[in-house]
Amino acid sequence: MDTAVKICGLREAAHVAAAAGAGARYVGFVFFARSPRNLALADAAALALSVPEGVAKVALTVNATDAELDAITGAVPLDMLQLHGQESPARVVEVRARYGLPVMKAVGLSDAADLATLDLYQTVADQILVDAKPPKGAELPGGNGLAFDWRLLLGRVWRRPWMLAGGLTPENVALAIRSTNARQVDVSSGVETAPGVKDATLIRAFCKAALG
Ligand SMILES: O=C(O)c1ccccc1NCC(=O)[C@H](O)[C@H](O)COP(=O)(O)O
Repeated sequence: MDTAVKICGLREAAHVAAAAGAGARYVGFVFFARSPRNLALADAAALALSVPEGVAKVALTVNATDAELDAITGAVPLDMLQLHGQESPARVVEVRARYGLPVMKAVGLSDAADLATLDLYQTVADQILVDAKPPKGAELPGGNGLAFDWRLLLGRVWRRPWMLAGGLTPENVALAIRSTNARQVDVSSGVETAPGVKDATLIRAFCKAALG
């Protein structure tokens, strides 16, 4: 099966090169001040130039205002917006229309009740990022290296392309793909040696394990 890999939270051209060279199809840039992976606009614009053709550049934002999204999309050439906060379905529709970019909405799962939220966003977003719900009081709404119970996804019928995220690592990604039939996987913490510090060897190991 053809799997697509997204490496999220990249901050250095060497890691973009490692991801692209290992077959990743998406790279994610984080625009969230509290994150150790946060990028300044100028740095993101420079980093985007290093991304080879055919690898999608995704901007991750959290409850961003129009002014913030205007600044990001005006400075950085992008292929997709990832909304990782509490953006409503109406906001997803608005962002898609305003920027003309595909929108991937992150939905956090911790139990079966969260599946209704996922179904709702499948009606408005271009893609769904199925992630672990952050623990109460977490500093970050994502990128916490936590997995959810993959069995929640058994028997799901997807209306949109979706991506599995949350606590994936080079060690568990092959099992995660087999367990969920995910065609796309996303990782951040699992290819880091410390929060925000990516590692080229781990990036390559993740891609190898996901792509077979
Ligand atoms: O990475 C961050 O710092 C971050 C900040 C705010 C919202 C989301 C964030 N990250 C999301 C991701 O990187 C991934 O899409 C996803 O949550 C998986 O992360 P991980 O469990 O660390 O692999």
